[in-house]
Amino acid sequence: MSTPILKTENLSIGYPQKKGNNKVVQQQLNVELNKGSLTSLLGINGIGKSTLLRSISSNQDILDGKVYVNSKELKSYNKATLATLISIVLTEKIPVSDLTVRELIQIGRTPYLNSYSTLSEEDSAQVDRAILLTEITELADRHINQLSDGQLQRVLIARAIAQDTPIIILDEPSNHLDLHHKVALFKLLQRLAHEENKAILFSSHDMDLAIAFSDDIIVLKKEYNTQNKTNSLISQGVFDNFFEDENLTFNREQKRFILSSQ
Ligand SMILES: Nc1ncnc2c1ncn2[C@@H]1O[C@H](COP(=O)(O)OP(=O)(O)OP(=O)(O)O)[C@@H](O)[C@H]1O
Repeated sequence: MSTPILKTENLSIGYPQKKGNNKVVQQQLNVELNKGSLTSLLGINGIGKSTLLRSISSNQDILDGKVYVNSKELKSYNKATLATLISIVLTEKIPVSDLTVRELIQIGRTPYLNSYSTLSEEDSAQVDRAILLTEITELADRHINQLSDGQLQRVLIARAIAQDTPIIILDEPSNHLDLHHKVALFKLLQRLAHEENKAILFSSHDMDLAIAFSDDIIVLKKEYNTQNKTNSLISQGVFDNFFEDENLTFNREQKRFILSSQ
């Protein structure tokens, strides 16, 4: 097994409080991302998924432990270098602007621009490719404030693809998407991981789809957190009592959650 491109060591994540004691959201996190692997991050509302994604991408301070990227501590990287290693799609609303879709995606190329900030042929080719892969050709000249939430979500994913980093981190990328576009997104993420050797981590509440498409899963629970190959987690029974609801059970053969009649 090759060295993970990103790994955490006894990581604690959370929020400093005014009184001085920290609000610890998750601790003892030992997770890793590998090139060529699609990893999902699963857990119930409020368990710490966004906090973890922000913490391992330098968008939030960690409380304790270590995060390594390419065996070097995350905190030792400058912003410009990090932008060539990690692209991130967070859930925060983007500021209102009159940029077109293509212009927003071009921002993904910022880490590579020359001192004149002009796009090279390679930059333009990467932007075109990201537009094609995310199936948003018909949106390219629209203004971003004229997009639906689902369309905007695909545009932000295109910007991350245009950034062309070895690590891609996405917070709930399937939110706002209809079923066709959810499946298209998961297929695209799987293809980017498998065919272009990216290390991709995404959080999701689309559990069945995430389980169907992910190579690896990080599970956050109140009592513990774990990471393993998808099929190993299924046979360990990690999903059997995932939700505290007797009508919502996991079928290991079908690899999906079943809602029984009440
Ligand atoms: N700025 C903040 N200050 C203090 N606590 C916060 C802050 N932001 C989030 N939290 C808390 O941290 C915990 C984890 O939140 P987080 O957003 O990481 O969860 P999540 O798993 O992404 O949830 P969801 O699935 O609902 O998006 C929650 O209890 C939340 O209330």
